[in-house]
Amino acid sequence: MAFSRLWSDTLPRSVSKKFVAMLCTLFTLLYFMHCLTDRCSTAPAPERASGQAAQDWRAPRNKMLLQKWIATGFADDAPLFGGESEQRSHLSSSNPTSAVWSGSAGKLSPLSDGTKKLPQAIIIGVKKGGTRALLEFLRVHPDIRAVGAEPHFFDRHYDRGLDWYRELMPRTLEGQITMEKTPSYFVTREAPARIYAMSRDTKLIVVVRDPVTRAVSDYTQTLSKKPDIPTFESLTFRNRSVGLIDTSWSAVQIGIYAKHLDNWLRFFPLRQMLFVSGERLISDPAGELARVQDFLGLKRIVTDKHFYFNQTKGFPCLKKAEGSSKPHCLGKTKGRTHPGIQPQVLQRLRQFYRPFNMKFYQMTGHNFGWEA
Ligand SMILES: Nc1ncnc2c1ncn2[C@@H]1O[C@H](COP(=O)(O)OS(=O)(=O)O)[C@@H](OP(=O)(O)O)[C@H]1O
Repeated sequence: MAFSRLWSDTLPRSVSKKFVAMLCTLFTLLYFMHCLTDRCSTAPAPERASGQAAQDWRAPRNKMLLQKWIATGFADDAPLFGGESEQRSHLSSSNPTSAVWSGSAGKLSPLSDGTKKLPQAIIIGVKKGGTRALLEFLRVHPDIRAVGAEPHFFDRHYDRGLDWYRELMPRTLEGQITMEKTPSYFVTREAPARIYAMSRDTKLIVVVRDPVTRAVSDYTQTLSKKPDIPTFESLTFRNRSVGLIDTSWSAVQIGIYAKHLDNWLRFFPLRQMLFVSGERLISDPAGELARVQDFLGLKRIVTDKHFYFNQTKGFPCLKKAEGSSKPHCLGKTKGRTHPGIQPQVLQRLRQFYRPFNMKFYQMTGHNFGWEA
């Protein structure tokens, strides 16, 4: 009180008013700077469901993990939180440079630049189609920024809300496309409506592969984790003596592409979907990448100059991965040796898929040649 009396006595009223106004401006400015450094606690909290799981991503350790995971571009098919996971491997492009710099059209800028946006394009499937290879190849493009691991937002974590999902995305500059890949979306009933609700303009990419080899690949992956599972042959049939296929087995079910596509076409026009051949992604990666870049409205920057065929791996690899100067192949969980399957079982499966494949070719206007 004494101080305020002294203050009003010693300073004219107009001067003290100006001083208070300046002080307020200074505090406002300081507060804004504080918010810009991402420490503002009054920013709107992400919409999400209650429960421990929904809170996990905000835990300091998980937040750090999240940032590392996004910045270093860990190419890992393991989901970030919980769920079935695949071993970490693939392209381990953990080059420190990419953690610090993000380039657009050759321009370098700090990673803190730009904003996190919801993806404008998503690789929605199919499991074991070659989705990791496609994403890693696309990441070489300076105008594509992608999440390393599979977010599984539209199937497993939808209740965490769009803010949670956006937070997983890398920062992008004007003109850059944000992408993610989660192959299970293609067979998730709710996914089309949910993606449509996020943005009806989302571009959808589906990497498809001969459903028979896809099923064997899927089985091989499960076998690698659970060596005690029954044989492929026994899982394929509901009744082997009459050749009745067990369509409830997910390895078989996923390959009925026409059925799943039907679900997507209720929400998205065909022109908003691109079907990439998993086989051509191996035999001619640059050719398939040209189609994808065109579809995304990007300059064809990833070309045959970026690939070489690695004889040991038996697959195309990148001469230089994103943010690295070294050659990179996908890890050992990609391109596994498949177990030998009885030819008559494969034959029966081929026969089973034939009408569905025909329908799929008709729907997409593209013959993938799986019957040859
Ligand atoms: N360049 C390159 N290197 C290694 N592997 C390649 C490549 N291109 C496509 N493929 C094929 O990708 C198959 C795995 O597919 P996905 O990445 O979609 O699998 S997953 O659903 O994410 O688990 C994987 O299946 P398997 O051969 O059965 O392991 C590969 O055949």
